[in-house]
Amino acid sequence: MNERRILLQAEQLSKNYGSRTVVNQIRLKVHEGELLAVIGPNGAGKSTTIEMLLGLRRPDQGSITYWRQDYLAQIGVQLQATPFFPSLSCIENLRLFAAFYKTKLDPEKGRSLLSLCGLQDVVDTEASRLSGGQQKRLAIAIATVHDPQLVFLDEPTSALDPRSRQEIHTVIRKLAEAGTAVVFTSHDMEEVQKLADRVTMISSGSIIAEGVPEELCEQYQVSHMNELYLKLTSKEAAAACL
Ligand SMILES: Nc1ncnc2c1ncn2[C@@H]1O[C@H](COP(=O)(O)OP(=O)(O)OP(=O)(O)O)[C@@H](O)[C@H]1O
Repeated sequence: MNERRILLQAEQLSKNYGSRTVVNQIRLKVHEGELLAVIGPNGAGKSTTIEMLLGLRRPDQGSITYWRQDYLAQIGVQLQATPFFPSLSCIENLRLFAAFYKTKLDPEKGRSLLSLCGLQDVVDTEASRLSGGQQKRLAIAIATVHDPQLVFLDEPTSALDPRSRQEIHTVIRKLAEAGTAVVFTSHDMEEVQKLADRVTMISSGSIIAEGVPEELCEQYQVSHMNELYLKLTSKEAAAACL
């Protein structure tokens, strides 16, 4: 994995709100085609970090280097809020978002993208009529309509049933197989263990662990990411860092 091209490299990224440091000297790399999970407790600083990587928040310190100058045109984003127009159909939404990226959506390509996201049966259905899982998959289809090289998915499977979750895992894997790098956040360690090539674990704004899930479990002598998470985010572990 590490021989792959680096798409994004953040160094010593910090963000303060008033006197509070919510992101503290974070270093992070994303390689082409990799699945990177950013994990950590509520309020750890994951979203703030991702928002800085996307240019939505300005870091107080540190630098971010992207693989190309026009990187924004090559990045796709699914944030937690519903990103589409509820009264438009799936295909109409895709067409509209493609136009935002100044591209005309080829109807065949639109259908095949919806199919990749498991939405082949609801191509002409209004987005408002989709189930929660279908809406999340439409959000991913929209985030990838311009063939980005890097996609950020913020809790793509939260509040979904196991089958819908599974379907989103399939979509994410297919994206990575096609060479797209995917950075996702999740509180589901089962999912992280299954999907992620690498994880970055953040607690109280700092990185507390970073690496390949199996290697991290071995290093900390635990059998599963869930155990690792509980071990590294326990009160004792937090106190040891102070
Ligand atoms: N605009 C803001 N002003 C002040 N504090 C903020 C602001 N945005 C975020 N914070 C604080 O920064 C900290 C990190 O928030 P962030 O949303 O990055 O956490 P997170 O790891 O994404 O949490 P979650 O898993 O709950 O989504 C939190 O304590 C939050 O209250």
